[in-house]
Amino acid sequence: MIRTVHALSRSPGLRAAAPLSRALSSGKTLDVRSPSTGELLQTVPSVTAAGARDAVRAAAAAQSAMAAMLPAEREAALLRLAAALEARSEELALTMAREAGKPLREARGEVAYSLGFFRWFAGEARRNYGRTIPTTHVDRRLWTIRQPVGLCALISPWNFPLAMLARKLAPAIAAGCASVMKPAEDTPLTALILAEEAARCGIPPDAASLLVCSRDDVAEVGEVLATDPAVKKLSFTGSTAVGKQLASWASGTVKRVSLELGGNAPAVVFRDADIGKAAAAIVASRFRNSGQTCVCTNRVLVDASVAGQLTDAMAELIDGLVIGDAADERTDVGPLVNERAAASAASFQQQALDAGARPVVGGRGRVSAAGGVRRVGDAPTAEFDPDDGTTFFEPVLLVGASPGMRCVAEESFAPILPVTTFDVEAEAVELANHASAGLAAYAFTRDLGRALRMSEALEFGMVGVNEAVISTEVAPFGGIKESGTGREGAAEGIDEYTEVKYVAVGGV
Ligand SMILES: NC(=O)c1ccc[n+]([C@@H]2O[C@H](COP(=O)([O-])OP(=O)(O)OC[C@H]3O[C@@H](n4cnc5c(N)ncnc54)[C@H](O)[C@@H]3O)[C@@H](O)[C@H]2O)c1
Ligand SMILES: O=CCCC(=O)O
Repeated sequence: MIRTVHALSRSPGLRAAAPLSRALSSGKTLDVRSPSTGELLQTVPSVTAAGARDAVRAAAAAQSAMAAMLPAEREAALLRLAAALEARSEELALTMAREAGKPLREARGEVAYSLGFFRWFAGEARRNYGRTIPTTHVDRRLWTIRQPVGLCALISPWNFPLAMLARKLAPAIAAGCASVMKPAEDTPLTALILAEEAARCGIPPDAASLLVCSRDDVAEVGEVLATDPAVKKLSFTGSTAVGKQLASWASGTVKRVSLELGGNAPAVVFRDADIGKAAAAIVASRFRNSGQTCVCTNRVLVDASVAGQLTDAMAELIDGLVIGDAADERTDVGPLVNERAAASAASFQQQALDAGARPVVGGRGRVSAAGGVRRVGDAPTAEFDPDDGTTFFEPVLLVGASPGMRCVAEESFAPILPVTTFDVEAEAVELANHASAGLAAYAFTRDLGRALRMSEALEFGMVGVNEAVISTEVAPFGGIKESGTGREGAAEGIDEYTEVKYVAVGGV
């Protein structure tokens, strides 16, 4: 028997009486813990594969009612959802800070970014146009219509617990698709608030349900979502390895698949750039969300003649970054999301140091943050000593980095900024494109011709010129190569949730 379960808060400030998921007969629970202290924030019911199958059945039954909503009704539902989430902005931001370790100021930014998707796609619901096609026969008329693709499975990562679901759910609702959402196991609490508000925004019951599951069950639950024939589209944001696995499962029923996967963004700085502005943009891009953003600058490539100037400017800015608890307003860099992430960051740094990179600022690795907040450049104190047991990782600027180092060749997803030099533009392009990922890239130059050449030559889905934080709901977000397929946001975003049907009428 399907029933809606309410997850009750055990922690003040994490108010949630949310319809959690369907068919929780497993009786399992998931403990959600603070990334910085390990403190238990909340225990929520968790599903297994059987629960996922039930949720898919319930959502599939809601699909026809969802598709039957008028575009203006979907628009109104999305606007209601945006308003309801906006009213809970501070609660959402605090929840994200607590469960994901996202610094509070950034968490507030993520809430605003997410609302942008609901409002943008509210408009898109009314602009989901087909085309008339000039006819080929005098007695025939040709046109296309756009119809919802059908039930969607939406799987999201922990680093943007609200925005990555918003960027999928909003176009799904706009296009008339029911959805089953699956947030990451580290960050279900933000998603619960979203699901609670989605359930009362005016879409049919079960048209936007949420499945929370533990790490032990995620592969089986993922397999259900990627293989069940009732699911017509799978939209996944997360690591490249998991994306490849899900895509291969989804191929069995030829589902529509969108993949937003890992990046390895280069920031290429030319000798004609405004070095101060380039340094500020790169530091903001690298250290946002403590380095855990798919479009974070992962590596710097700089003309050797200005390398010292750029490094000095970046070092000064990194020195001033404030490390501390994510819920503290002063914090720039919070904890990494969990122990695995902190151990991985330490291993990326160690490999680079062993291979000859040199830290200009930072470099102590995992540091204790028990003593409140502190700037990277502050003199060490006992409270901030290196501490292998913590999830706080000191931002580090590494010079002498080379393409063979793991933190250059792979996405580190950590506050590590390696700097490599080049001599000529062609070499910079070759180094930048030397990656299996192709999500975002940045170039800094005041030469218009070079800016245009770089925007064309960089093999990435998104290029920022003299900017390194470029995401917005009005522009298409997505990657090429192993960074994925499909685009989210903008006019392109709704295409992913619609089928184009060609209609030919004869005997006119
Ligand atoms: N391109 C983008 O828009 C974008 C945005 C955010 C994050 N990312 C990428 O995501 C990665 C970090 O996120 P992550 O560590 O949460 O990724 P992840 O792949 O481990 O997890 C993402 C989601 O997949 C689920 N999952 C994990 N293992 C699974 C399995 N075997 N089968 C089915 N589902 C499974 C997780 O529970 C989570 O919901 C980084 O590589 C980052 O670049 C990409
Ligand atoms: O981590 C990836 C998403 C980041 C963004 O949308 O700017």
